[in-house]
Amino acid sequence: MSRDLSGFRPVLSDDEIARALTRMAHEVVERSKGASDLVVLGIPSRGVPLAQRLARSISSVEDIDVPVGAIDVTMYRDDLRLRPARALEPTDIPTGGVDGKIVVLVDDVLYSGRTIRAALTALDDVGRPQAVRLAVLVDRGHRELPIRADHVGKNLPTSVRESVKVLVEEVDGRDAVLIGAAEDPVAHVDLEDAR
Ligand SMILES: O=P(O)(O)OC[C@H]1O[C@H](OP(=O)(O)OP(=O)(O)O)[C@H](O)[C@@H]1O
Ligand SMILES: O=c1cc[nH]c(=O)[nH]1
Repeated sequence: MSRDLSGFRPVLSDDEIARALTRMAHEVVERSKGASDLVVLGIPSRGVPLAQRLARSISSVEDIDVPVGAIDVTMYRDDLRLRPARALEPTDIPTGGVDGKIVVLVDDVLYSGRTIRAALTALDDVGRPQAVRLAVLVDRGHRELPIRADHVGKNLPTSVRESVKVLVEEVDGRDAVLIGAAEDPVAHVDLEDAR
C-alpha cells in the first residue's frame, strides 16, 4: 500500500522496531507469569502483523505455541459516522476462544483511545477473558478516554498537528515509524487549543 510520506521523518528504524517487539514479548511473559493462558489479537490493519510477530517472539521465549488472531473493530467504533466508510476486516479468533484467557490486544498506534474502546466492545461479543492487556508499538498521547497501554514500544510525545505512520513489511514492504504533519488535524487541534 503506498502512502504519501514526503515530509515525514523517521522515529524508529526496522532494527528498533524488532528490538521493541522483543522487549514487549519478555514483558508480556513476565506480567502473565508465562504464556500458557495467552491469546494475542491484532487490530487491523497493521496491528495484525505486529500481533503475529509479538506472538512468535513470545513463543520463542517460552517454547510454547501462542494462539494469535485478529479482531476487527470497525462496526464498534463510536465515530463510525464521522469517518470515511471503510471495508470490514476479518475477525479471526483462534480455536479455543478467549474465555478465561489473558487476551493481549495489539495495535500500531495509541492516540485518542477510541480504537481500543471499540476493540474492548468487540471482544464482549467474543467471550469473557480473565484479563485484557494492551500492547502498542507507539503511544503518541492525546487520550480522549481513560485507556492506557500495558506494553509500549515507544512513548512518543507529539502535537495533534502531527501524524504518526507505522509501516510494516507485511503491508508496506518495509518496517519504520515516521512522524510528519497531519493531513486533517482539525478535531484534535480544537481539543488541544482548549487545554
Ligand atoms: O487511538 P485512536 O485515536 O483510535 O488511533 C489509533 C488508531 O488509528 C489508526 O488506525 P486507523 O483507524 O487510522 O486505521 P489503520 O489501522 O488502517 O491505519 C491506528 O492504526 C490505530 O488503530
Ligand atoms: O497519528 C496517528 C493517529 C492515529 N493513528 C495513527 O496511525 N497515527
